[in-house]
Amino acid sequence: MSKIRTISLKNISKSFGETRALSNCSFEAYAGEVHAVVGENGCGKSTLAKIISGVLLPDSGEIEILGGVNTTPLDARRLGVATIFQEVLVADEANVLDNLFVGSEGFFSVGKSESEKVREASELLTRCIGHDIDLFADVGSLPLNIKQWVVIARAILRRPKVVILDESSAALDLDATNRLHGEIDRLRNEGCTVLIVTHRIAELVRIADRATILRDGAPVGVLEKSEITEAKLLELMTPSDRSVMAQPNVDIKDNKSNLLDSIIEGKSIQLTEGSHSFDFELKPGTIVGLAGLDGHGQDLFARTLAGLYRQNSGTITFRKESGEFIDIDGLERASDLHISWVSGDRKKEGIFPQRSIFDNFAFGIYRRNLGWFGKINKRYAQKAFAQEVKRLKIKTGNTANKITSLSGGNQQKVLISRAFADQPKVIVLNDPARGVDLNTKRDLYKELRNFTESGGAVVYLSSEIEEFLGFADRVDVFYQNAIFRSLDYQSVSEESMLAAMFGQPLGSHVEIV
Ligand SMILES: Nc1ncnc2c1ncn2[C@@H]1O[C@H](COP(=O)(O)OP(=O)(O)OP(=O)(O)O)[C@@H](O)[C@H]1O
Repeated sequence: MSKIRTISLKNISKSFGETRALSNCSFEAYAGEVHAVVGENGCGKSTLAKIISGVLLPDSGEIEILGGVNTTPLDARRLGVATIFQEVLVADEANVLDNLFVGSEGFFSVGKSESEKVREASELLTRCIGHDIDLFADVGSLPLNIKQWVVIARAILRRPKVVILDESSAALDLDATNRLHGEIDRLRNEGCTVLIVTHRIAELVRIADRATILRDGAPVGVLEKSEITEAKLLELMTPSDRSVMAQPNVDIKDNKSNLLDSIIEGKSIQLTEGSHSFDFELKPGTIVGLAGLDGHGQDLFARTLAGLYRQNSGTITFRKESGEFIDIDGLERASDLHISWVSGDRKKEGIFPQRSIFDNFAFGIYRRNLGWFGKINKRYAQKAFAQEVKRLKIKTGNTANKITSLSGGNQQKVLISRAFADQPKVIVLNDPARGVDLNTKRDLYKELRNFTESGGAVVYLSSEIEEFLGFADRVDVFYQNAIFRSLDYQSVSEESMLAAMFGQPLGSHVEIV
């Protein structure tokens, strides 16, 4: 590997008020390497990425990027840095082509004719998305996953020397993640430095050449490819006063829930017009996983269970303790039945960005636990919040601060804690571990298992199939807007899930390259 140094940070510190995000942090990366930046939620990864991108200025320390110094995002871009943040930043009213080349005049596309741009853009997007799209369509009319590819393609088209991917694969399904890895390989082979910030450890082990592990704003280790293992990463990420969980998952062999009546029953559900119909059952004490490639209905179905979407036909009912069956016909009904919803798309439907950390947590409690004369029982909510902060190890600072002052993963933890505090009988989670660190993920699995052991039921959608292994009692795999196959815990494996995701018969082998 070439040893041309592209990024050199020396003793960088950065604070936000009383929060020290980076503390004497030094970091180096080289041309032609995929370098992962890893660590627990709130350890300073995004702050580091923002400093390299010129979005934030450090309080102290020295920076050299590609032989120059960047003090603004424009400087960084001129030097050859392209950053893909987790937020999908596109101009909805402009077309795909304009979005791809926006702000590029005078940089990489100088003198390019429209037809050259069209050719380059359509070649790249077809490779990324897996099929071609209309470059003259308004971006606003496109689904979120395509918008995300537009953002990724925009960065690649700039022919960058340093690319930063900050949790860019967090929302991608398996197929799309593999296409992204293909692009990362190409960039590396062209001599680019690719910095990836990710909590998807399996992905990182696969593609990273080196990894820097941060803890409390400073590096605690740099691993070479041969040293990058999940165990080693966990050991370095975890503060010494907290033990690393030996067992990632929980023993599910002894689940006796099969003997119980269902808490949710679905009959002849047709999610969308023309799709196949299917039945569904959820028993107390169980965790049911929902899997599928993007756009195959698992997301719609999770939303249906939470009262956020209405199926085209068929019935989905909740069985009350009295034995009465109630139709889940909307969000309010679902909430009255104590069905809690955790969205993975926290920006769009999870957080109230203008409200405090505490208000974001207490929203459900306020609604359900009014005290005397309808007054909000704040003391109850405060006590509940203190418990949740401890349980999920949420790094909050002052809870009166806006929720947006928290790191991404900690915002997600507040949403999860909100669902737990809402006295749920069923929790429906839509990719809840997106952007959440490995230790927290494991704690979450444990908490969900405890919840089911005390009689609750869980529906857990994930785009990362590794999450289901040893965790779900059953995985319902969606294909073309219907459950294609239900796999019980004994038959859940990467192969069986993959085969079903591609609509293949049981036992067939699907190779992802
Ligand atoms: N604009 C801000 N205002 C106040 N505090 C901030 C701001 N940005 C970051 N912080 C704080 O700085 C610390 C580091 O945040 P950062 O986003 O860099 O963490 P991270 O490692 O990327 O976390 P995650 O894995 O959750 O995305 C956190 O405690 C966070 O709350």
